[in-house]
This record gives sequence, C-alpha cells and structure tokens, in this order.
Amino acid sequence: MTTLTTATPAPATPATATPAPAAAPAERTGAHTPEAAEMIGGERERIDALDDRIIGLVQERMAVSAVIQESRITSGGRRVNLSREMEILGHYSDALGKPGTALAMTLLELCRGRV
Ligand SMILES: O=C(O)C(=O)C[C@]1(C(=O)O)C=C[C@@H](O)C=C1
Repeated sequence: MTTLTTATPAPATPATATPAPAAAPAERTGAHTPEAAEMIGGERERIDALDDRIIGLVQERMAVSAVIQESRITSGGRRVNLSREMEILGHYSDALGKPGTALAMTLLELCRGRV
C-alpha cells in the first residue's frame, strides 16, 4: 500500500537566521570616501523628502483633474480636452525641454488615463 505524506514546507526564514549585515555607507552610496558617503546620505534624505512632496502634488493634481473631467462629462462633454493638453505640454516643455514633454504626458496619463 502506498502512503501519501504531506510535506511540510520549510519556513521561508529560519528562526536562527542572522540578518545580513547592513551595507557600509560607501557601498550604499557608491562614494569612495567616508566624507562623500556622508554627504550623499544627507542629500538622499532631501531627495526622499522632495519625492514625497512631488508624489503628494501629483495625487492632488489627479484629484483636481478628476473633478474637472467629471464636470465636463456630466455636462455632456468629453473626458479629454486636447487644446488644454497642448497648453500643458507646451508649459512643461518650455520649462524642462523634451523630457518635460514626456513628464507632462505621464502626468496627463495619470490624470485622465490612456487615450
Ligand atoms: O483642464 C481640463 O480640462 C482637464 O480636464 C484636466 C486635464 C489635466 O489633467 O490637466 C485632464 C484632461 C484633459 O484632456 C485636459 C487636462
């Protein structure tokens, strides 16, 4: 007679596992001196804080854009308004060049979806 046994999966992380040691600052930053590593670490904190604010602003933009789109659709119009999008693309490209256009297109996609 064949006996079926159910294998017990091994725990993903054994309780006795020692956590990997944190990478040294120079390794984390790519810097070749402790001074540069310290400076980079501090500036990265500023970048993380800026990114949090940028993400918050993008979310706020999405909410405002949704209100405009809903109002236009409820009034019988279309979700998309191409002439306004051209203004926005021009604004970003004047300020930031070609990557600014790409950024504006990404923002518009986040705000009104893909067209
Ligand atoms: O300004 C509008 O009319 C909007 O609907 C907002 C917005 C935008 O997110 O900037 C979104 C969709 C339109 O195609 C144009 C612009």
